[in-house]
Amino acid sequence: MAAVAGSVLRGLLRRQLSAQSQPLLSFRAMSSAAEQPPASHSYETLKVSRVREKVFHVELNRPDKRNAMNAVFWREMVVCFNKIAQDSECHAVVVSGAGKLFTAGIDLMEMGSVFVMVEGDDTARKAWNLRKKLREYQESFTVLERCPKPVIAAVHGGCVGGGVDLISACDIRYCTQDAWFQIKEVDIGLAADVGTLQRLPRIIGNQSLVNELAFTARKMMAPEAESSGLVSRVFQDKQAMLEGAFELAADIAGKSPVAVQGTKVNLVYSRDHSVPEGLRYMATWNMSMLQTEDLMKSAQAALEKKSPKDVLYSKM
Ligand SMILES: CC/C=C\C=C\CC(=O)SCCNC(=O)CCNC(=O)[C@H](O)C(C)(C)COP(=O)(O)OP(=O)(O)OC[C@H]1O[C@@H](n2cnc3c(N)ncnc32)[C@H](O)[C@@H]1OP(=O)(O)O
Repeated sequence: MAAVAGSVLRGLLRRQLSAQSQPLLSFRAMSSAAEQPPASHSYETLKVSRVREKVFHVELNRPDKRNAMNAVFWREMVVCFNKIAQDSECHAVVVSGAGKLFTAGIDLMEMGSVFVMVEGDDTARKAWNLRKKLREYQESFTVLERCPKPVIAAVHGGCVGGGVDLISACDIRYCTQDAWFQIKEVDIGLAADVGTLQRLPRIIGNQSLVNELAFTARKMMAPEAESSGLVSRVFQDKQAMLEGAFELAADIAGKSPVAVQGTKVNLVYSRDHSVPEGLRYMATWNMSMLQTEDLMKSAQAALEKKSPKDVLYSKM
């Protein structure tokens, strides 16, 4: 069976290859060190750098305030990840926090002015405006999920309140052994409203544990985060974690972007739909995406016992 499939594929490849004026499979030149930071990304609360070929590193960058999420941050997240979604120079992203910990969550100094002093002539209009604001805040993390490039959260120290909302919208989570996670919202008098309650049960797959964490605001330490499935790897320290996250991102970024980004879009879609709906969406997706030249390039590399890392895929 495998031999027949191999010969069919070789025949197909021969036909494809002879139809091309250029060789289909061009091999990647080894890239050296990290390149310059991407010029279009200049922010007050985020720091964006290019750490490997086609890998961006986005750092929450208010270390003196423990990366508390102020109004500028919420806006900049949307701009940053919408740009990354469009940027063919980036195929995978690592998100981490600068300084002592990942993030202390929402900026408590600003919360009053943003959520209590809402404009509007009466209760209905105030409620309407508050709803609009909440939807905008939700968008700040939904952009992570909508960005077709895989996003890896790398958490060290504390990840409080809004931090859990943020990492729940990421595709992969790593942490250090000193990391802790806290759905802190009930302790400041609110129900978490920017994604934790919707996404976390689907990540952990244990509603009882999510409920316990959300009702009590107790800290979940790294070993429990790993055993419950919130994170997939725990590292000795931040440096080792970032190295691991960059390597993972580089591995992903080296594969066909048609395959990787299609995988992300369909995983997210399938999480929110039934199996028949997911399968229908997948078939519609791949009826165009299977026509990519990446498929033949990858198949040829596999037949020649080469790694996808050696194939030069067009950027996307
Ligand atoms: C639509 C709504 C959207 C999202 C809602 C999200 C809800 C939440 O995020 S709930 C969680 C809110 N956060 C907290 O309750 C955490 C408060 N902070 C702490 O408990 C501690 O700071 C710490 C995270 C445990 C870290 O402790 P430590 O390392 O000892 O640092 P500190 O000395 O406490 O702080 C240093 C510096 O940062 C300022 N800061 C810390 N957290 C916040 C914050 N959440 N908001 C604003 N500022 C914060 C702190 O005031 C210090 O500032 P100085 O100017 O140096 O005094």
